[in-house]
Amino acid sequence: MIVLASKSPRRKEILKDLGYDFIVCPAKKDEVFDLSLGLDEALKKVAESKAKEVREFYSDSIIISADTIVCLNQKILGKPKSKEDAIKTLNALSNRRHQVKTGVCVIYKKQTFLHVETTDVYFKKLTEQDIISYVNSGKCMDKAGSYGIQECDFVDHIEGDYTNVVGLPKYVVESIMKDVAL
Ligand SMILES: Cc1cn([C@H]2C[C@H](O)[C@@H](COP(=O)(O)OP(=O)(O)OP(=O)(O)O)O2)c(=O)[nH]c1=O
Repeated sequence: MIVLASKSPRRKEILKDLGYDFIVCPAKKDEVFDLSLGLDEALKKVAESKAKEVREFYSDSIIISADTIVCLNQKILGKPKSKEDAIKTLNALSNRRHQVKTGVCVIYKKQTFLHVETTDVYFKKLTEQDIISYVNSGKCMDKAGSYGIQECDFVDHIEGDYTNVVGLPKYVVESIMKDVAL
């Protein structure tokens, strides 16, 4: 059995698109970033801790977990704490390039696979009006960097994988799953 250790509806959709049969069991613990490890290693640890938490309940299953962050000048912009926070973040991203990083973890019995995928995202120049109306829609609140590429018109172009920005890099998951020894 495959267990997706995530409450993200986007991750569920992406895994479905890949054709897997799975159940969903989100991890509940707070995400703690140990930045002394460097961004990518810290992200891997967060993804791994989600998978390990869920493995406690499904020890014979393949557990898939992920964590997505937005990085601007090496600084992590997580989910917004308030509307004001979201407005500040979107102003900071306007007319600039940033990175979206997703750490992926797959655990099956004694095997652990970890990968960080990075996509460069280039934002258009946003007006105050664009920002306010998006933030007022409330859609930003559960998303790293306060935006969802799939539902806003803020992105000029990206370099790298689109599904990585949405929360689960399709081809990374596919390639890890091929390496899992059943
Ligand atoms: C940048 C960006 C993020 N996101 C989402 C993906 C993730 O759901 C969320 C980042 O938060 P995460 O903490 O990675 O994931 P989550 O809290 O939604 O789910 P869980 O911890 O249970 O796995 O931001 C988008 O949907 N679109 C985007 O363009």
